[in-house]
Amino acid sequence: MKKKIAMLPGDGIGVEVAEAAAIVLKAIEQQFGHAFEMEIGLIGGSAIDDSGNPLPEETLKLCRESDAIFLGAVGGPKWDSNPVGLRPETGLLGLRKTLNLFANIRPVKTYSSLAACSPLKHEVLQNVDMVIVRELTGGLYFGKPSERGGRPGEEDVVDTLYYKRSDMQRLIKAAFDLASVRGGHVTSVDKANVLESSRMWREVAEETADIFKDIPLNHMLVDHAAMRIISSPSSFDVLVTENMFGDILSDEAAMVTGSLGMLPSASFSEQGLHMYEPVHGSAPDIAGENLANPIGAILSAAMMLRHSFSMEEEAAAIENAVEQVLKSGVRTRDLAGGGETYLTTSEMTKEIVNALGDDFAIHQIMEAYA
Ligand SMILES: NC(=O)c1ccc[n+]([C@@H]2O[C@H](COP(=O)([O-])OP(=O)(O)OC[C@H]3O[C@@H](n4cnc5c(N)ncnc54)[C@H](O)[C@@H]3O)[C@@H](O)[C@H]2O)c1
Ligand SMILES: CC(C)[C@H](C(=O)O)[C@@H](O)C(=O)O
Ligand SMILES: [Mg+2]
Repeated sequence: MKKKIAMLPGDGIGVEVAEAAAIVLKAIEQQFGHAFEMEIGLIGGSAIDDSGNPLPEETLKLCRESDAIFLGAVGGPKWDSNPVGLRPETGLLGLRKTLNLFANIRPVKTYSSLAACSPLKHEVLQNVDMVIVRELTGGLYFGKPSERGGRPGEEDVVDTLYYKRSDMQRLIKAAFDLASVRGGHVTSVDKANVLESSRMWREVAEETADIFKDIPLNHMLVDHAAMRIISSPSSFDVLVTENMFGDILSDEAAMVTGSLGMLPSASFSEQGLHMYEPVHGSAPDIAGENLANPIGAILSAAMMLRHSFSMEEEAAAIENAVEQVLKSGVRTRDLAGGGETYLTTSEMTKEIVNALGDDFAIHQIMEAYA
């Protein structure tokens, strides 16, 4: 059956890695006999330039009519001093909120072939297999008031960390559900020694653990967690946390794998329409140079196949292709450790497509995209 995908490339390297993901999806389509209808929508800076709106109604409509959403990344210096309503990030946050994409799943997997790319020691990288479950539609990102005030000479400013108990309950339950499937444990990360919101978070985590009696729960303060991700990343299984802590910890955890460009993510709603995006941003420092690592985006496409379309075999085929290519020793620049030999974004994508199989159709696709 045909699956419709809303493709939202966004800005900077978002465009380059979304194209890479689309090429891989085309290859899967041919290889497994599926029909993916990918329709492009504008979001972020590109949408601001087009219509003055970072999240046009048309894009929302496209998303709602689709079976899944794929997003590249948004943002860039061109729009950094815009007022809040005209910021690219406002488009992304609006999309997450409007579609109720509350559970952001960020798997952190190390590859033995990339051990030398990580800033951490080889021994520390053994058996790392953690998933960050980040709350995505609440907390400091959305609480009101969020504004400046005061008087001339003494301006003041407020951002609000607001959660309803039910927001915490559904997210923490999602983390326990995931830990059940993995046969693992949950680390709930908070700042309960200071923040009231974290004390409620801890209570909800305890109440949820009472329901999932077989899943061990431990609590960790966020500063301690930041340290522990570096000193013993393999001690984590499912790490669940609020929006901003999760944002920060996931970039940190990405570096355990060797590069921020490696990490995929899925954002789940209760309504069944989910979004997939790499964890990284639009990387203005390398945008337009064909230097971005497309693997986080390509693995996000694999997550889409698995979670939105129940295409386990197809998802695993992509993941195996990525593993095989990395094992062969080829690297994009971020993973090349300052070495001079590295592949461009499109060359890496081609390697991954080739590793999927040497089917004639796949070569045809690559030629079409060349
Ligand atoms: N989901 C998103 O759309 C998203 C996520 C993060 C940041 N952003 C936006 O991106 C812009 C830039 O933010 P930033 O520079 O702090 O973060 P960033 O993630 O864009 O880049 C951080 C560093 O990592 C490198 N990097 C990131 N992804 C890479 C990849 N795939 N391959 C190789 N190197 C990669 C970049 O070159 C840069 O040096 C900002 O406007 C920010 O708001 C968007
Ligand atoms: C661009 C920004 C709003 C976004 C976030 O903070 O959620 C990004 O950093 C991410 O991790 O997806
Ligand atoms: Mg982030």
